[in-house]
Amino acid sequence: MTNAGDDQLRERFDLLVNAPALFNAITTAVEVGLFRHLSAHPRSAFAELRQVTGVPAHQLRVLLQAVCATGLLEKTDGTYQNSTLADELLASDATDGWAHILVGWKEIYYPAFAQMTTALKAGTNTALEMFPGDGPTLYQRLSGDPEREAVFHRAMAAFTLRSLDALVERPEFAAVRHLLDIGGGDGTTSSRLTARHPELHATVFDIPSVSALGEDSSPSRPERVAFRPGDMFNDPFPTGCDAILFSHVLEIFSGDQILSLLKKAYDTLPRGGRVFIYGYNVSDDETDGIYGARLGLYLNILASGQGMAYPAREYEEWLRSSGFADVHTVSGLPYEHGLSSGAKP
Ligand SMILES: C[S@@+](CC[C@H](N)C(=O)[O-])C[C@H]1O[C@@H](n2cnc3c(N)ncnc32)[C@H](O)[C@@H]1O
Repeated sequence: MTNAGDDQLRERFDLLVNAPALFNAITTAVEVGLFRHLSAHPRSAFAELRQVTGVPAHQLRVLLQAVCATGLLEKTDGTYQNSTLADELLASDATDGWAHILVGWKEIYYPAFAQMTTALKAGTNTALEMFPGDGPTLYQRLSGDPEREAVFHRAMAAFTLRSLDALVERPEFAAVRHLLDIGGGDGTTSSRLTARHPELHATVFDIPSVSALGEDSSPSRPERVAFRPGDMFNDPFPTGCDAILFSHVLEIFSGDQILSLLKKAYDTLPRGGRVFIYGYNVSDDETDGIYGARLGLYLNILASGQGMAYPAREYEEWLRSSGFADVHTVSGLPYEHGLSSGAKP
């Protein structure tokens, strides 16, 4: 006899073991413009979709069946339409669209996951071999591959935009005048923060190829956002800030590296200055968090060979041992995010 919990787990198991195929079907549907077309032309017939997507009839039949099986497409009287969720998440090309996230995960993240057993057993990010160059992290390798680097940062910016409102609205930033955004990528986070807080200036510090991407990426970037290229481990942090943000950055590294970055932040800040750590946190008992799980695996297989969505209590311990006081975490933010912070006494 099975109980309701077993039935639910079985249903989840069936979905999980088919998920890689279904994930790719959804992404292909995005890439051939299916959701976008159905958003503008609901209840399209098969022949129309065939013309729009350019996919041969039999293969389109297979693709449509797969996407219908996910529930994201609905079929009525032989015509197709987006589910409400697909319309909301997958039909748009906007910079915060899931379309960019899925393509980035398909192109960069998930091909590496086939190496999971090898990489975890080897204790290093063996999947990095798929990228030319000799830098030890994905970020450094991508700097020699501008096309894939752009796909990667488009996907990261889109996901960041989805999880950013909770950060941007935090009252702590109202008192900050000059934020140093370490590993700030193409400046998406700093741009949103400065747009929300009119007296805030931000300096975005990232490796040179990413800084250049940020400089180029948006002509509408607020003037109060400046880019400073550099290496966060080997170069000094720019001075003059009263707060430092690590957004989706510390999780990439080991405990020792995190401690060294937090100590560097401490030394850079004036008294009373605050450090903010924003990103994914798995639960304190390390049993919960599917976004955190995906991140931890991706980091270890591909990006850096270490790191994880550390539990908030661990960030708090690192903050205290770097000298920060008034340490606390705002947890339960969307997408398993938390904001840990401390002040220099
Ligand atoms: C996961 S992304 C986070 C981007 C952004 N902060 C956000 O929240 O979307 C990590 C960033 O750290 C940068 N990074 C990695 N290693 C670095 C290093 N040694 N020095 C400077 N930036 C680095 C990467 O280029 C990338 O933009």
